Amino acid sequence: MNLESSVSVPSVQELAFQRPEKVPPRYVRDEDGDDVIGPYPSDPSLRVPLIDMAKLVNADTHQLELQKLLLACRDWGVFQTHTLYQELIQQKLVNHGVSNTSIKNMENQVRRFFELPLQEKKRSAQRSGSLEGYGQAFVTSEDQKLDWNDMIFLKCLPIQNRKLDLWPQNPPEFRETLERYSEDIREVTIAIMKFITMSLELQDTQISESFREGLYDIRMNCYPPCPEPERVLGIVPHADNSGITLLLDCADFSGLQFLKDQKWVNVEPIEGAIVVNIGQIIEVVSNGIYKAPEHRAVVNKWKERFSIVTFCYPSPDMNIGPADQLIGEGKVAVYKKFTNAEYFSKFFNRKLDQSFLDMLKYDQ
Ligand SMILES: O=C(O)CCC(=O)C(=O)O
Ligand SMILES: [Fe+2]
Repeated sequence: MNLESSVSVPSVQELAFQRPEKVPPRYVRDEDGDDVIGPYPSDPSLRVPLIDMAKLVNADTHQLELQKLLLACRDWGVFQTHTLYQELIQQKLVNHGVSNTSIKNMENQVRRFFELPLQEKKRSAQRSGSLEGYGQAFVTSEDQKLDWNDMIFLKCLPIQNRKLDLWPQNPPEFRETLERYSEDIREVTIAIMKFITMSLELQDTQISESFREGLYDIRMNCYPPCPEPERVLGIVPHADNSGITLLLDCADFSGLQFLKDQKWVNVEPIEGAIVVNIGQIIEVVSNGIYKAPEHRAVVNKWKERFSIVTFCYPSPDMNIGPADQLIGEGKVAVYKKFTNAEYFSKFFNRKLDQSFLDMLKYDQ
């Protein structure tokens, strides 16, 4: 069995509805009662960088903000950004973008989907041999520890990748909202990728343009309240295998954390802002200058949290290896070049305890 399908698991929402006093053993990460959540940074000034798209598109402020973007991608691998809409349209960088309405609509639809009775949600349940649909990802055995999370994962773009039989018909506006949202996110991704490649001083736009024909897979997460939040994880630490990932945090408290200098740093949700993190493909393309950061989700004792996560991939025609301009003339290639198909085959056939990126490196 490879990682393209998952063992079916119980719904965490249903479990939480029963208001248990304790977490069932399958979700407990610490065997001896230790807190699995720490360590948090002692330095409260450690904050995920904020990048202002308006400054990136304004000629007077462009250089300084691009420098900030470079440091964010190099030292953190993640940043938050808002003002994704008006400025980009004015600068004709996008035809449309993610407006606050598009964000609000999507959040509402996801909330309403997870509020449905289990039987109704199960109409979109994962089928065997596929990760798409309502269920859980990367569970390969009955004794594997489980995340405190329910999710629905749908491939959204290109349109021919959609498995509409798994797209919820309830709530009734879910489908058209997701269609619109994925197209909006694609526009924004191309714009963000332009700035990311610019910050690497890559002159041509081939990489950012390859996201026009790219793949956009959306994972909607629900983290129910948990009686013993310090003993479980919403999502285990991982790096994304995407090009970049755009995450919408639908909560007014933090749950997402990034690893920075061996400490977990909370992302404080900002209304209308998106969290952008570097995925492993851009780590490889940048020859390791930019890092795909480790991140995880923790859960709350009283409150449910949702997130809407878009994994953005370049066109399947694009080979995955360090950009030509970043190697040669004394600059050593850290990563090998693979075809797109080879890259994904390695990803889905990796062992869960193996570092995926190490498999792509030249032997040191
Ligand atoms: O929901 C979150 O905050 C994190 C989700 C995530 O990292 C993922 O789905 O890959
Ligand atoms: Fe992730």
